[in-house]
Formats: sequence, structure tokens, C-alpha cells
Amino acid sequence: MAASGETLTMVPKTVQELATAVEEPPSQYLRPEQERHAGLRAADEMPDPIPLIDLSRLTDADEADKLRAALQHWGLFLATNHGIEDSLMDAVMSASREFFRQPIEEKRKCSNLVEGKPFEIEGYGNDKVATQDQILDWQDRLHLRVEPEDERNFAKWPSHPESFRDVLHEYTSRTKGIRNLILRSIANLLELDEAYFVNQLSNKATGFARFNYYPPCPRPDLVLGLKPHSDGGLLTILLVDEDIGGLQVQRDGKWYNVPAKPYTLVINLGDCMEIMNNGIFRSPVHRVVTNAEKERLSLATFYSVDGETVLEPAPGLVDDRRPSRYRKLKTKDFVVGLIEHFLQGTRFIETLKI
Ligand SMILES: O=C(O)CCC(=O)C(=O)O
Ligand SMILES: [Fe+2]
Repeated sequence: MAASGETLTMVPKTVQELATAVEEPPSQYLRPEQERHAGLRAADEMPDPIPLIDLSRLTDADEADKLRAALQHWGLFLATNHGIEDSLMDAVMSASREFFRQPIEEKRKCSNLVEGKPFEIEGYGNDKVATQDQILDWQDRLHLRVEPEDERNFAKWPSHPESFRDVLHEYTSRTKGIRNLILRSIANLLELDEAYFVNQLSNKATGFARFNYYPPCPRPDLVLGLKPHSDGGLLTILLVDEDIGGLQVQRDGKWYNVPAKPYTLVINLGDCMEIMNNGIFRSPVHRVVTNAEKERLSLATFYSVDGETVLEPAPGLVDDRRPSRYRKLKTKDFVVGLIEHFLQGTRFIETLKI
């Protein structure tokens, strides 16, 4: 038996390898008893549907009102007329599918674990296993920095399929435009200067693309594809596999399915945005359930501010009646806490609440 020190640094097999090798998921993947007991399924009825927002009409009052309601109730919405052609969405999904279909040795060329070096945030693989009781997710991923552009680490970018780099570059140049559009709309809803959030973005502001791959799982009743969490940044723009659901969002303690609509993006707020708007619009807790028959892919693009930015509520949203609700800290310190908490299935933002 391995000494416990060894166990902690052990590299788990990719889930893709596991999925073909085991009939039952290993114990590290099993959700805690009370969570399984509640069932990993969503509630049958929704209090109101998750709004579908037309991004080409956000300057119209009725569409802006819909956005406000979406952010108040869900922290998340579906977006249509976002300006990304169907063909580009297809191309980025199919480049991703091709990457994950390659033999493991090929994918390892982009690994987030290079022998003798500490675990890296970028690359192909799984989460760092920090403690023995950490519950693992039924997914593998490829995590790449896309912003700032001059800090892209192409050593971690797949060279196969050949189109991968160009397609990801093109796709993320579009999602960046969507980021700015939504940030302006949120500032308007909060009656801040329209450029307030965009102005928080220095030329070192970060963007990451996370390609998630969820193989079929023999026990969707016991295992999650991605544990409950909220995203850390300002905004996440998510592209999901066409007709395979799986994403769920929590509202008032209950889980609801987020519908998967072809060529529609899912956009959600992150913790940094919750802090900057002083808790008026929350960052939603979400999770992904597994599917016994089908594999599933998604591409999340996370946008945030740079590490040196001090995270604090916009001064225009703080007054005597609504004092600051969060302890202030630098974004780079927030990210350290966020990762530590994520691995343990908790939320760092909760510890910052005053
Ligand atoms: O796969 C999904 O639908 C959600 C992915 C997600 O929540 C994430 O990558 O943070
Ligand atoms: Fe997420």
C-alpha cells in the first residue's frame, strides 16, 4: 500500500480511461450520502423558465428588463442572436471532440502535469488531488489561457486537429465582444456608468477556455460530472453539446435543469461580479450530472479581472443602507482561495461575506 504522502500526489487516471475500464465508479467519485439521498435529479417544475435573451436587442427596455429578471432569479440566462455563426460553434465543438478522441499519449502532450514540476493550472487532465477525502468529478478537461493574448502558452494548445488554434482564437475573439456587451448591460441595470465594469479590465485581464469532456458514467445516481460550484470570475460564456442536457442550477436550495438549445449560449455571473455589484446579482451555484449512455462536451470561457485588481463593490453601490457586503482582497488572493475551496466542494466567497 502506498504511504499517505504518495497517495496525495498520485495522478488519477483520466476519467475517459476509467470509463472504459471499470463497471462501477471508484469510491473517490461517489457523492456524499446526504446528497445522493436527495437524488441528483432536478426538480420537476420550474418556478419560472430560465430566460432566453436576445443579445441584439439589449438596448430595448423590455429585453433589458428580461435580463434583470434573469440575473435576479437565476444569475444565468440563455443567449441568442449573439453574433457567433453556427458554423463557428460547430467548428469549435468538433475541434474539441477531435482532441478528446485522440489516444491518451497524444492528449498527454498537453498535460497539466509534467514530471518533476508542480501541478499547472493550464493543460489537459483533472483537478489536483489535494486531500484523500476529496470527491472527484466524472470529467476530463483541457484548460487554456486565452487572455491576455500575449500570455497564451501554446505549448499546452493541441496541435491536432490542425484547425484547433485558429478556431479557438476566432471563437474567443467573439466571446470577448459578448463579454463587453453584457458587462455594459449589467452596469446600465445597476445605474452605474455604462463602462464601469469594462473599465475594470486592464490589458492583463484574464480569460480561460475550459473544454470539459464527460464520458458516459455507469452510475449517474451516485456520481456528478462536475460538483456544485460557482464560477470565480466576472462572467462565464458556455457552449454546450447540442441536445444533451446535464447542467443544473440551484435556486432556493433546489436544482433545476438548464435547457440545452442548439446554437444558444449559456451565460452566468461569477463571484467577482457578485462582489463588484455588492451582492445585488448573485453568482449561481451549478453542477453537471452524468449520463449513462452519452458522452457530453462543453466549452466554458471564463472572463475575469487581472490578479492585481482589488476586488470590492463598486462605490456607486455602497451606501449607509447597503454597506459593503464583502471583505476586500486582491483578485490573485481570491483565486488561491477559490481553488482551495473548489477542490473541497465549498465556496470561498462565503468566507468573504461581512
Ligand atoms: O459543462 C457544463 O455545462 C458546465 C461547465 C461548468 O460549469 C464549468 O466549467 O465551470
Ligand atoms: Fe461552472
